[in-house]
Parts: sequence; C-alpha cells; structure tokens
Amino acid sequence: MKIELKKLRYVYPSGDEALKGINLEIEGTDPVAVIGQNGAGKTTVVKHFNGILRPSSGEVLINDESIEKRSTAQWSKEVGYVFQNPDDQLFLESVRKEFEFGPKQIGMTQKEIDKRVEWTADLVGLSEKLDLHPLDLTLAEKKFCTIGAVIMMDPGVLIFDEPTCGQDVQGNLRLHRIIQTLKERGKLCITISHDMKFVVENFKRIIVMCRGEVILDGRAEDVFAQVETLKKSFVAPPPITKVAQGAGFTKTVFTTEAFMEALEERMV
Ligand SMILES: Nc1ncnc2c1ncn2[C@@H]1O[C@H](COP(=O)(O)OP(=O)(O)OP(=O)(O)O)[C@@H](O)[C@H]1O
Repeated sequence: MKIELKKLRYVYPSGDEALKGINLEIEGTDPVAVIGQNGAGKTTVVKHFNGILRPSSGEVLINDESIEKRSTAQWSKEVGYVFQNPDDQLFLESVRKEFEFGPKQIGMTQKEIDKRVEWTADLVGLSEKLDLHPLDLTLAEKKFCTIGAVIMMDPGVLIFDEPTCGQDVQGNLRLHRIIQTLKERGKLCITISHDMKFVVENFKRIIVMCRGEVILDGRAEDVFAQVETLKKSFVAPPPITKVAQGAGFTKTVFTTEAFMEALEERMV
C-alpha cells in the first residue's frame, strides 16, 4: 500500500496550526517510525492516514485515491489506527467483544472471526484473558487489546501511536514480534514512539517531526548521524549511540557489538 501526503496542512478548530505543509510518501512493508518532541504533530499526521482528521489544505492519497472519497469507517478496513490512550478506543464488556466488533461491522463470517480471534489473541498475549472486561486489564494489556482489535480487521496498514508507553522489557519484545509477524504477512506498520532504543531495534526508516514539519526522513544510521538537527527536535539518540558519538566515532552504532567493532577498528 502507498500513503502520500502533498503539502498537508492542518489547523485545529482552536487555531493551532499543527501541520505546516507536509510532503511524504510511505510504501512497502518495511516498518516506519515517526519520532519527535511532544506536540511536534506526530499524532495529528497519522490521524490523516485513515481520515480521522481531514486536511485543512493539501492532499492525502491512499493507493493514489484521495482520502476525501471515503468515510473513516470505510478507510479503516485498509488503514487501522491504534489510539495512544486505550480508553479512547475500548468500549465493550470483554476482550473477545472488542476483537469481534470491527470484523462483524465489515461482514466477516463468524468462522473467520473465530479463527482470527484465536490467532490474534495468541499474537498479542491475551489468549487467557479473552473473557475479561478490558477495565480489568493492566495498562500494557489494554494496549495489546487495542492492537489486537485493529489486527482483527486485517488492514494493509497498521498505525501504532505510542505502543511502548507502559510496557516493560517483555512487552517491548512482544511488540517486536507483532511488528515482525505483520511485516512477514505483507503489512505496513507505522509507529510513533519516544523510546529510541525500541525505535532503532525495530525500524529501518525513521521520520523526525518538529513543530509541524518533517525535518529528517531516512535510514536510522543516517538520521541519528544528524546530531545538530536532532537537537532542534529534542530527540536524543539511544545511550550507546550517544557514547559513540561522544567518543568521536564516525560510524553511527546502535548495539554493543557494533560499538565494540567500531572501537576495535579505531585501535588498529
Ligand atoms: N484537539 C486539539 N485541539 C487543539 N490543538 C491540538 C489538539 N490536539 C493537538 N493539538 C496541538 O497540535 C500540535 C500537535 O499535536 P500532536 O498531538 O499531533 O503532537 P505529537 O507529536 O503527537 O505529541 P505527543 O508526543 O505529545 O503525543 C500541538 O501543538 C498540540 O497542542
């Protein structure tokens, strides 16, 4: 699937100009991260990918079709958005009902729904909690419930808004597995995150936003090498990258192994 933004501008009813003319193209299945300081416009931009927000000016195209041509409910079959705050998304009495709601709306058969519930619950780690009320889940489990509800719809694009918030190491590992599994199944995952370690471990392409604009867009190695530009957006690279940069390494490293290799190269 292809998402294209052309001179996208968005002004909230309050008068805040959150997006200032963004041009962007995202295609393929390589997971993409969107990063940047609080208020940079990350959530506002991704909410345009399935029409939750509509441009004040400019264009959003999904597979070359204008976003304006369909309702958000219709686009949700193609592009699923997982809300930053699970309480904005969850409204039913059980995890199972949350999983079944969207597919029922789009006419999926009960047989297909049952098969997908089993697979999805296993992927997001909620197989034993399907009959619990979402209010009885921990914050991390609620996040996985919202992710599962969107996976159930089987969209081509999945957008995760801050999925790492409230997760421990195990939660981040599960998110890693979810993103990899979805990629293997031909899906495109676009993820907003403030956790730079998670970002470099999971995403090849990184889009950096600052005050309503995209200021960097490229491979993780290239983006994190732009130290001065990153400072403008208050994005700090992962600690190991910072140490290597502080030591004057020319190569951008993200892992202990890469750090040791760069160190050895320097000592030769
Ligand atoms: N509902 C709203 N009404 C008015 N202004 C808003 C609204 N939502 C966001 N904004 C403003 O739009 C700008 C971009 O906000 P947005 O939530 O998209 O940023 P963000 O990068 O996702 O931030 P965060 O990392 O804190 O979630 C900010 O200045 C914010 O205050």
